Amino acid sequence: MRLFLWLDPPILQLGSRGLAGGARRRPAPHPGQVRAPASPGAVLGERGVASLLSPPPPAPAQSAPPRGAGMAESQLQLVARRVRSFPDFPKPGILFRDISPLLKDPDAFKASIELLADHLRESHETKIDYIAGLDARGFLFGPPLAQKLGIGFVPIRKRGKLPGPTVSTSYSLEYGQAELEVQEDAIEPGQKVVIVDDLLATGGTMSAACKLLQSLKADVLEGLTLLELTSLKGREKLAPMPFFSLLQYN
Ligand SMILES: O=P(O)(O)OC[C@H]1O[C@H](OP(=O)(O)OP(=O)(O)O)[C@H](O)[C@@H]1O
Ligand SMILES: Nc1ncnc2[nH]cnc12
Repeated sequence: MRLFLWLDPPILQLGSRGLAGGARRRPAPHPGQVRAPASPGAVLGERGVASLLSPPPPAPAQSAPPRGAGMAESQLQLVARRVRSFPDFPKPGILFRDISPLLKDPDAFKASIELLADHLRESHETKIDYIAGLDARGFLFGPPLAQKLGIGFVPIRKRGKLPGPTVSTSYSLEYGQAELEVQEDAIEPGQKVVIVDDLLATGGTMSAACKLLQSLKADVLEGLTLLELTSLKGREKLAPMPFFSLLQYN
């Protein structure tokens, strides 16, 4: 028996901005909204093992490479094609957005990091001191992003994983309850931090991380994710913290 997964391509929107609090940032180009081409998505195999049927990304052009907004748009397509969806995981009613194919594809993974780095370079005139990443999937994107920007990475972890003095806070998830911690000496008062995760759903995790860093008197410049589930209105919860996502899903 073959179970087809939902095919709902994201809204591709370059230069998507946070709702509020963006005054500290320079305006970024906004070439408008386009729909991603329908991707073939994925199927579940006989034993329930998922296999991605998306075709490989198109070979790069042999002539001059695309530039500017065009290049960013094709990078975004590369990323969008490598996100697949599983209904009813980890609980009935949840449509799980799976980034595993993106991590397996070096070009798409690289494109995601470059797009996030470009956004931060365009948006912040002041130096960012640290990228803070959220346990666990924020650890996949935070360190390469920090490396790309030539800055350090700070892990914000689930409870009980960090040694030494920590501060912690509990929060609600789309599918549960959890607690986040950061080491007390991770950030000096006034240091500028951007929080990175793979996905924004209800905004509970990102909002808890923001409060945690603010309790250390960090200057939290922005929250950043690859994916945003817009119907859950997470970014409203984050206001006035600016928020940016590469791909939005309803
Ligand atoms: O906006 P929210 O409703 O808070 O949901 C988003 C969070 O949920 C997922 O993490 P999860 O807690 O499932 O942990 P994981 O990264 O360890 O898989 C995701 O990676 C985000 O961190
Ligand atoms: N729908 C979803 N897909 C993937 N990760 C999530 N984290 C919270 N909600 C999620």
